[in-house]
Amino acid sequence: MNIRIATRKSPLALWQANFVKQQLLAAHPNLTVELIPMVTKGDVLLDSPLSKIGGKGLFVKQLEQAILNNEADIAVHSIKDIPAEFPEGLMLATICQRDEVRDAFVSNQYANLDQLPNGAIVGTSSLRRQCQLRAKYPHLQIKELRGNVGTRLAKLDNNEYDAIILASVGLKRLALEHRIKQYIDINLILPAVGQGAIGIETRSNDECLLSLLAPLDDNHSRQCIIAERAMNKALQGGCQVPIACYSQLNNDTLTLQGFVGCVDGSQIIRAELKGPASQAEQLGHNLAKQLLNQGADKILRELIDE
Ligand SMILES: NCc1[nH]cc(CCC(=O)O)c1CC(=O)O
Repeated sequence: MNIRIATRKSPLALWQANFVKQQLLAAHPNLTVELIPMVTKGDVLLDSPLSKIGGKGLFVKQLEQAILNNEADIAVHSIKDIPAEFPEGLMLATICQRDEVRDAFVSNQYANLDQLPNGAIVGTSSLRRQCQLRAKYPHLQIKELRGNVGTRLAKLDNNEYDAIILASVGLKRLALEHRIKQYIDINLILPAVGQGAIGIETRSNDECLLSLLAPLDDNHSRQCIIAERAMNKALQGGCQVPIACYSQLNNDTLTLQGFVGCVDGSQIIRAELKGPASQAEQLGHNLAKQLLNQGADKILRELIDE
């Protein structure tokens, strides 16, 4: 049997698709696996901030369409990029073992965020990073930064920024870990929902494919990510709101940390919750409720009114 993997063409996306290919071949030596690389809207519209052009869904829609058109069998995504809801007939079949979750501080002159002087220019287009940076380091200037990992590093090296913030895991996968000056503590910048984990999307009714994918699923990571995604869904947080969530699993107990803020950093709402992993989804909902009660409802309402 041959399995066709729909993937974006960026080096990180290709790394992730190849990783899934190797895992599939290791579990089932008789398979053949083929990559179907595609350019998505999110890769083409590089001038506008993601939050203004329709959000993360831009990276996944074309890959989903390829599965629905039977041009591919599965799609490999960064779970961070997958919207809360799936199109009819598709599902998130597999959550692979999660890797490093923290954001990375990258700079050619400075060793960490604390060392940046007044007015230093920090590159990131993520509202989540912007908000948390502004709240803790109001003396910094934030400047938009898009493009794939290599493009972002090139812009830093071209002196357009004093420092940039990226997901550590992307640098690690591309053998660029040596560029990381500081792994940013999650108490400083809470990571994005699903950050550091790879997901596989496929047809919900394809029993054969689902059983081939089963060995790639990591139950520990699954519990954590189900809780995080449930929080995100309950908040209906698209790309317009700074939202973050990170959960850790210890001996069947999930510890969830959630965050909602406004982009200028003037408001930050954080909440923490513990509970049994068997209730991951409910815990995510409860965390969302807690955040809403602590004032996130007002932040979300104001955005809708704009
Ligand atoms: N925002 C784009 C994006 N989507 C997934 C990753 C990296 C992989 C991951 O976080 O799981 C990145 C790059 C980044 O945030 O620096």
